[in-house]
Amino acid sequence: MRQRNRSGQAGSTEVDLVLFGALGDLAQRKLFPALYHLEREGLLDPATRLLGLARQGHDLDGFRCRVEKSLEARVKTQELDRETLARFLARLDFLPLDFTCPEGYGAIREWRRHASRPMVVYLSVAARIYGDICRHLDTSGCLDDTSRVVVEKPIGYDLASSAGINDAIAAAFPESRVYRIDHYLGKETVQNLIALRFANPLFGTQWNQNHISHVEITVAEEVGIEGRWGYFDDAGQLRDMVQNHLLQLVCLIAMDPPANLDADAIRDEKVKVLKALKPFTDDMLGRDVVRGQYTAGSIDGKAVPGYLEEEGANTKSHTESFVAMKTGVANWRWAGVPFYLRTGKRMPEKLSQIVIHFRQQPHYIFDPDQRDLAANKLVIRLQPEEGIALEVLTKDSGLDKGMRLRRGPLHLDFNSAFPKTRIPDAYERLLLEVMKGQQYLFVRRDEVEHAWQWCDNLIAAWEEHDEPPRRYPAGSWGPVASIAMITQDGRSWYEDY
Ligand SMILES: NC(=O)C1=CN([C@@H]2O[C@H](COP(=O)(O)OP(=O)(O)OC[C@H]3O[C@@H](n4cnc5c(N)ncnc54)[C@H](OP(=O)(O)O)[C@@H]3O)[C@@H](O)[C@H]2O)C=CC1
Ligand SMILES: O=C1O[C@H](COP(=O)(O)O)[C@@H](O)[C@H](O)[C@H]1O
Repeated sequence: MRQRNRSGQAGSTEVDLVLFGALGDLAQRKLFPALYHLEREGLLDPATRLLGLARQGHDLDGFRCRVEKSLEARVKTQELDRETLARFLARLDFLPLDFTCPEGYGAIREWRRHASRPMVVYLSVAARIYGDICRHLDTSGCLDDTSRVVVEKPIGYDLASSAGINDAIAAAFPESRVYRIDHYLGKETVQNLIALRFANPLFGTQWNQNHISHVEITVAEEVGIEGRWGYFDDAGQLRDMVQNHLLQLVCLIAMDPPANLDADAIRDEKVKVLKALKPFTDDMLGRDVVRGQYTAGSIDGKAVPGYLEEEGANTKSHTESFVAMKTGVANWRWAGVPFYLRTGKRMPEKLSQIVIHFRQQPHYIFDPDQRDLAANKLVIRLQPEEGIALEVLTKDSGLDKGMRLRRGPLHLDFNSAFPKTRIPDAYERLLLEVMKGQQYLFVRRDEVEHAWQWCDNLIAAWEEHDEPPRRYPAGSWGPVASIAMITQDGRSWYEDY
């Protein structure tokens, strides 16, 4: 995990960060605010420089002014102090460039002329031009053996396109210097899964099919497609959310303990999980996988349009905005343990959580009416509030209650337990790690490709059957069939929100 950069210090953040697409949505909405927060926390090396690249012809003052306005709009007023802002803006440089034209790249080389610190190239642009950019950086002599590249999701549309993009990146950067972002890996509680599982002997010994009956992962979004019809209708929820974020969560829940915290030790274990994911067969389609698409409805009392009425919609689209599935990991640790996953847009609230359902005691001695209650659950909440709760059974208090059981949480709410600790945005952590040259929170090529392979298999089966998605009203928890999918196993989605 620890690497040395050219400035000689392990984990130093002294880099030149070169941001392609610096005026785009991601850069303005997420990356500059994250970098500002790193500045404010004193985590940026004083010598670190930031170069913004974009097609539009801003001069440096115009660019700084644009970034300042974005920060004023995105950073909470109490966190935006003028001194930090001035220090941050002073780090920024700007060059206008058409990324697909090799001629302009000499200007980047010039900008770097006397710099000895590593260059981190962040590609905040569509993946279809990653190849051009990497090639032009290489042929124009901008790269050396310390240069790193950060790439955004989605990496491709399927295994074949993803392999093409990865090949183009690999022609300029070795895998050890490629940082593939999955922003879920930057979320505090997601990283906490590693601490929770591997630092607590209590869980370490129980984390297998002998003690866990099933696992649930819900990633519900209140938002719809947010004006991104062009992208989303080609992708759908499986490619947009399952191929990356949900499968990464499955990996962190299901992987075996890595030998150490080195990036490759962790990623080797994640790949084993992806390889062991159960493939879907035709007979599972109706039973174990449900695709849905939202119709008009209301959320928080506000009317919202259906998917087919969104701006720019093709009213015949069968693209799914919701997926629920029952899958599993075919190995000794997880044999017979279903993993129920569901994710959708326009659900009643934003909620991302993992629920580990432990098995019941082998011999039950309490009130037979309470038998269903008698199992522990570990609820790991990623958002909106981050926290971990272990549901335990205790005796109901009161003289008249006998040995009746009561279910209650041993609850760790990060905001109230550690009130002074600001929970950083995922991009803050990811940017910090890439500047330090640490890869453990980034996705390796084989992870991306195994995840695509598994999704491609499901998509091919869907395409063959060509069934329209089931409708669900915006503001609901998805199609009724997604509830039937889990109740057919005598279980239900965890609803104690
Ligand atoms: N926005 C988000 O929340 C998320 C984005 N991503 C990924 O991040 C990446 C960036 O997304 P996003 O910021 O939304 O995209 P945008 O389209 O908003 O930004 C991309 C920027 O790159 C510029 N650009 C494109 N082609 C060229 C070119 N040939 N020369 C110079 N500039 C060019 C665009 O300029 P112009 O406008 O002039 O074309 C635009 O400013 C994508 O890979 C996306 O999939 C991933 C997760 C979330
Ligand atoms: O990558 C993506 O993630 C967001 C959801 O991210 P979150 O951190 O808000 O949970 C999703 O809305 C978007 O469609 C997808 O591309």
